Amino acid sequence: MKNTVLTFGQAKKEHKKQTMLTAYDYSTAKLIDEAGVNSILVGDSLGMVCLGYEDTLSVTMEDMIHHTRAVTRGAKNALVVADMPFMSYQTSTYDAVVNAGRLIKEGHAQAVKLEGGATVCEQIRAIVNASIPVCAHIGMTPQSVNAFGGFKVQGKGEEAAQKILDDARRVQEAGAYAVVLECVPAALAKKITETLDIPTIGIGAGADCDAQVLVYQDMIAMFSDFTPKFAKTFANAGAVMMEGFKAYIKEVEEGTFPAKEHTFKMDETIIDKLY
Ligand SMILES: Nc1nc(=O)c2c([nH]1)NC[C@@H]1CN(c3ccc(C(=O)N[C@@H](CCC(=O)O)C(=O)O)cc3)CN21
Ligand SMILES: CC(C)C(=O)C(=O)O
Ligand SMILES: [Mg+2]
Repeated sequence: MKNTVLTFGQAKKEHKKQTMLTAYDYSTAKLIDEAGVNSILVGDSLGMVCLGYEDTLSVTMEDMIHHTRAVTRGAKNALVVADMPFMSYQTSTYDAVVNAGRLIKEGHAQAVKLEGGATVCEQIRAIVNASIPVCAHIGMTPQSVNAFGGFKVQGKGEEAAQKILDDARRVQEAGAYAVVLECVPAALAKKITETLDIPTIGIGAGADCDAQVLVYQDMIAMFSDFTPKFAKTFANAGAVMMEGFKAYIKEVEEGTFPAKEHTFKMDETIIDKLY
């Protein structure tokens, strides 16, 4: 059965933890979906883990649509959410609605996610009014990396914590169906989770959030540029891939691959007739 923003919200009332992972392509989305993950995020983190940029700021609407189309083909059951890239919604509510619409019409996502609290409530309201579900994202919002001076934990002091709690209330009031809490102290995430009616999705925000999300390469050790403190290795896919790639090189070099069973046959007397 296809998960929806309604089933995702209902889970909070039933105290059932929900899972979300990122995916950026068809094969990975299919694996994650078959594993039973409730929701897939086509994150703008694809700029870093798929495209090799140092931050998420260069990601375009075309990048997001391209990857979202691939993921939605592979996700039978999971609720697919697409990130709105930097400058696709900050500029105006008009841009926000048009670009959210493209992620649904062209990418076939079921919902969109955008970063910010009070400052983007007008955009959230306008997109929701167009019948597109919106996931908010507050705390350490990577598109603000230059304003934050790095990917740093947010909301440790009283004033900063109060601002994030206020942002959480505001995005709920604006109509968001859920909110991602990224890199905030666990105690603050707990307070927000208890305060809100909509589910919180934590990444580096402790165990009391209603749901958890991770970048999939981080949780199967496939990404080595940096390791966020909140990432845990659940499987060593990076090592397994490396082993496979090296075995391939070795067998090709020593001539044991391809073997007979990987090879196509023909009537070889035909070869003798060739000139
Ligand atoms: N692979 C990957 N995983 C992510 O979780 C992720 C991305 N890419 N790209 C987009 C954003 C950027 N994020 C990041 C990036 C770096 C850190 C990091 O290095 N944090 C350090 C320092 C924290 C601090 O100084 O407060 C850490 O130890 O966690 C955390 C989150 C989260 N998102
Ligand atoms: C880390 C998650 C929440 C995200 O926004 C992304 O992958 O882009
Ligand atoms: Mg993102």
